[in-house]
Amino acid sequence: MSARLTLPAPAKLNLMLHILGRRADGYHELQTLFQFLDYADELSFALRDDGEIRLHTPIDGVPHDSNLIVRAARQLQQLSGCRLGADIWLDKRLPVGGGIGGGSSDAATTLLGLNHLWQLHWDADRLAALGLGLGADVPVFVRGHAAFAEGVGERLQPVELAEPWFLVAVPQVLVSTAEVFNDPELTRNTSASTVRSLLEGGGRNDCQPVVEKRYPAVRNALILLNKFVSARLTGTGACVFGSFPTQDDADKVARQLPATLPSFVAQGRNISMLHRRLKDLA
Ligand SMILES: C[C@](O)(CO)[C@H](O)COP(=O)(O)OP(=O)(O)OC[C@H]1O[C@@H](n2ccc(N)nc2=O)[C@H](O)[C@@H]1O
Ligand SMILES: Nc1ncnc2c1ncn2[C@@H]1O[C@H](COP(=O)(O)OP(=O)(O)OP(=O)(O)O)[C@@H](O)[C@H]1O
Repeated sequence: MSARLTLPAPAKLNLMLHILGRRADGYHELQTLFQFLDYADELSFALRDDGEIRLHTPIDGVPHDSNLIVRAARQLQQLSGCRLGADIWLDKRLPVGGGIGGGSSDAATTLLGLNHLWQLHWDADRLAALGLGLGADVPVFVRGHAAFAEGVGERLQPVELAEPWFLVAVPQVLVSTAEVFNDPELTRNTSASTVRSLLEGGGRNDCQPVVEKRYPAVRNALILLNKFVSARLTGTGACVFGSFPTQDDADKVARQLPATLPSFVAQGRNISMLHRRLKDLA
């Protein structure tokens, strides 16, 4: 075993997101389809034998001890009783607060990376349960397969989806997930659908009307992208996306977007980059 490990933390898209209701604890019952993108943060881990957890690459506005990477590492260390620590470096590429799951994916990569480096041999069920306590989106990244999710996002059913190319536009605004879910105008009464009807292309994002109203930058991005392709919000935003049969088709549209609206092109994948890399390591 090497004492150093570099792994990707890929983005996700919510291809649709329905809000069915609100639980007593304030969390929302939802239905969503998750697919991964071949576009990722990169994390490097090195063993420490003094038990310290140190993240050497701060994110602006996120204190060291609140970073989901540090929180994930400390929880895994405590719950496993492991005496080892880690030095961690993050190359941040996913927009923070973008609705593409950057923080959750970093947390999941940390759990899987340190499970490997510390040789804990925790199974995916145990890691996903720990991850759920860090964020509703962490379990799908731990499991690494495109999924239909219910509950607060933790009841996952693997699905096989087409793997088109996506153009993801990144409005330059940070959308707070908690604020969107607390918005009085958010509709919370969509009827439950069958996974089959959603896989056939049914569905929408129930957060989109509220986010469009509160964040003009997101509304403008949707208007721009809709000139070329049917565009939709992912998660609670800010990112919006459209799908294309080939990379070339997506690139052509990307080149026509104004410089004020950054974007990237990536393929949708049913097995996450992280899990493809871990399989190579095994
Ligand atoms: C919108 C999605 O990205 C869709 O994939 C997720 O449901 C959000 O996942 P996340 O960012 O991991 O969310 P968390 O960190 O667990 O929660 C952030 C905040 O969003 C709200 N929240 C989140 C998930 C959910 N099912 N209901 C909620 O009401 C809660 O107010 C919570 O305080
Ligand atoms: N490693 C991390 N990367 C990004 N954000 C982090 C991280 N650790 C903590 N955070 C905090 O989490 C918040 C949400 O970040 P994130 O980039 O995951 O949002 P998001 O893409 O909207 O996520 P989701 O789609 O899961 O709602 C940030 O505003 C930041 O304060």
